[in-house]
Amino acid sequence: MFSLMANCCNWLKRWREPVRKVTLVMVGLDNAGKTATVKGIQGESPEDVAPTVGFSKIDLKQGRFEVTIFDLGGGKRIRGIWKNYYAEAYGIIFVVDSSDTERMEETKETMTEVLRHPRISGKPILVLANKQDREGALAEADVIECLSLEKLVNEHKCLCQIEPCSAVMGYGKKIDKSIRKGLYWLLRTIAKDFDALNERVQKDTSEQKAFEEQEKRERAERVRKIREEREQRERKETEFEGRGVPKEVDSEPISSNPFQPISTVITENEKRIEQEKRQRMEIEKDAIALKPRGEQEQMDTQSLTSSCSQKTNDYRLIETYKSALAQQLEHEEEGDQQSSECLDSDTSKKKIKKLKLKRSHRVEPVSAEEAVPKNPTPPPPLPPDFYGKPLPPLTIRQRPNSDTHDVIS
Ligand SMILES: Nc1nc2c(ncn2[C@@H]2O[C@H](COP(=O)(O)OP(=O)(O)OP(=O)(O)O)[C@@H](O)[C@H]2O)c(=O)[nH]1
Ligand SMILES: [Mg+2]
Repeated sequence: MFSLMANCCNWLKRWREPVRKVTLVMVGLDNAGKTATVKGIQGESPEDVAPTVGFSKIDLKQGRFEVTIFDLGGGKRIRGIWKNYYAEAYGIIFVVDSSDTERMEETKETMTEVLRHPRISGKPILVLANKQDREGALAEADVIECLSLEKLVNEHKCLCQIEPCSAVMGYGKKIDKSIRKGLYWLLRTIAKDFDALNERVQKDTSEQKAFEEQEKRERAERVRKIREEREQRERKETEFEGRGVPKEVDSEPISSNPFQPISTVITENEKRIEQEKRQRMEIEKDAIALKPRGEQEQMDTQSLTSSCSQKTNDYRLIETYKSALAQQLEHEEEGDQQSSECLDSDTSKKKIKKLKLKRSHRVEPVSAEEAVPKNPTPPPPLPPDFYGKPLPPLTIRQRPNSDTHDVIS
């Protein structure tokens, strides 16, 4: 009768209990079995779980508790994010792979790090000594010893329960009883001290939020500064380019198309050479006109007394060239008197031309001033309209840029 009444009282007590929202944080090394455990609690198969990158959030109802579990990735690089969830935690679930004896030291270090964090110390912790189904898995007592659990939890004033279990043994209603038992213990412990815990969680959470807001603002400020600097730099570059481009245009006009057909380029070159030649001729003409009268007269007399009929400008140049060539040949072919004797005759002109072409020697053009004094015979007289005569057509030239060719033709 007494027990019946006690049960009724307990039921009424629980019924009157308010619905409590509780957040739990699940941590432990990678591959410990956290996700498998949480899936089993949710009623899902714990098979085929993948390593957690970041975290996963699970909401479930347990009696009068609305439970949120943060399943955090246990990889070494992800462990850094754990502390961001500590403020919200009412309790901790630490999962250990009992079969992985080689990583017990790492597990101990990690657990120590967690429990000594100011936002964790003093909160209840459930240790799940998982993978008990595996051969060689450490028993509960061995895990306690390996992790120096008693010392650790006493040091950080954490209420602790350890449950040897296996996450893959079953799920949902058939979940390993140790897991269910452990979860009940944790929720009950939280409920017992709920007000104090809740106050702490609220305070830590608002501080954490303020800290995150501050970080967000600082990050936004950093991004704004970087963007501003970049925009400023780009503006300067644009201004610089804006000033630079017209200068370039002024100094060197951009041709419409740099890839012209070769025939167009040759024609343009020929035109340019012709124009240059004409300019040169005009300059020489001017120079003659400016010469002293006596000299001018001498030239005129020479041209008048000449028995030769009309000769071109090139004739004089040919003569100059011939004498230079003859001198060179004299050096090269000693004793060859014939060539020097024939210089004045018309036949010799052809010979020299042939010789020159045969030997294909390149002779640099010699200026008239240099060549004339060396020549024992006076230069042939110039016709009166010498400078007015048009140049031979450039189109017949095979090598418009060759000095030698220009002179001969
Ligand atoms: N034999 C056995 N295997 C388990 C048990 N629990 C989990 N596993 C297996 O262990 C591997 C890792 O399980 P997870 O649940 O992904 O481990 P985790 O702790 O979430 O790993 P991270 O997400 O990387 O932090 C998976 O292949 C699971 O099937 C168990 O109790 N026994
Ligand atoms: Mg996981």
